[in-house]
Amino acid sequence: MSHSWGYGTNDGPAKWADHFPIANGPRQSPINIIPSQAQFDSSLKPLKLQYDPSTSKDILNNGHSFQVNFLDENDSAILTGGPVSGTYRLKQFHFHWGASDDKGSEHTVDGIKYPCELHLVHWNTKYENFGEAVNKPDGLAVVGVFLKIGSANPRLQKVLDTFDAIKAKGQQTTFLNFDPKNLLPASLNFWTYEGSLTTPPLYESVTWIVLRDPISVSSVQMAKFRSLLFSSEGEQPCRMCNNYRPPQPLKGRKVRSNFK
Ligand SMILES: COc1ccc([C@H]2OC(=S)NC2=O)c(OC)c1
Ligand SMILES: [Zn+2]
Repeated sequence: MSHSWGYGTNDGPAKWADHFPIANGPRQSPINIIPSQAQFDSSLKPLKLQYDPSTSKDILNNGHSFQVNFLDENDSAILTGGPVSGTYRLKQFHFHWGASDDKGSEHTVDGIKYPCELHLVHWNTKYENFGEAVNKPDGLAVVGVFLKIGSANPRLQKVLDTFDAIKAKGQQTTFLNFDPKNLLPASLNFWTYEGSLTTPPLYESVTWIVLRDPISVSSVQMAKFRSLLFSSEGEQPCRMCNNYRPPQPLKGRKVRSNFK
């Protein structure tokens, strides 16, 4: 039986090691990125993200965040290049955010927290499927995108407009023809390092590709994120926010960049 975990005082990140000892492992995520200590690596290839919008399927409140799921039976939505070799297929994207605009991202930059962080999750097609890849050291590639308070983001609004249908844990609704490229900044400059899932089971299976430049989100839009619930329908309502893990020890890992 999988152990229940959350983001509260009694079941949050400080307690995860009780049932998931890898929480204290050598390649845990997220981390604090210190740009001045990142190493420019000219051998990194340009990051290539090729997404067919017709692969978007549905949107689900999974009780920890919400995720947009993609059809992944073929190479219609893929990540290649950057720090990875081979082809990684897009499985889903989701977000992490705070109770207020001064916190919410999982990765930080020079100690700075953004209000929200997007994760685009891809699995290595050398494995049969996501479930086979999720616990392999080269199994996943996650693109992290920071969201910064500014003008309202009309492309993000398409996602937020579904929230009334997925307010509670377990609720799901169709979400077709969405192009995740619309959630990327103009530049694909990135930092990369070897890390992990940021929630239990915390598998050390992620090649992280954290984009340097943020996309915009308004404070009103951030308030909409916080209208979702961790709780199921009929339970005591619990607002979904602060669903982020704080930075973890680097433990000697190198962070590389594809830009100077
Ligand atoms: C079983 O599938 C999972 C489980 C946990 C995560 C967490 O790890 C990161 S990264 N964000 C998360 O919420 C996941 O994301 C790829 C996928
Ligand atoms: Zn995540």
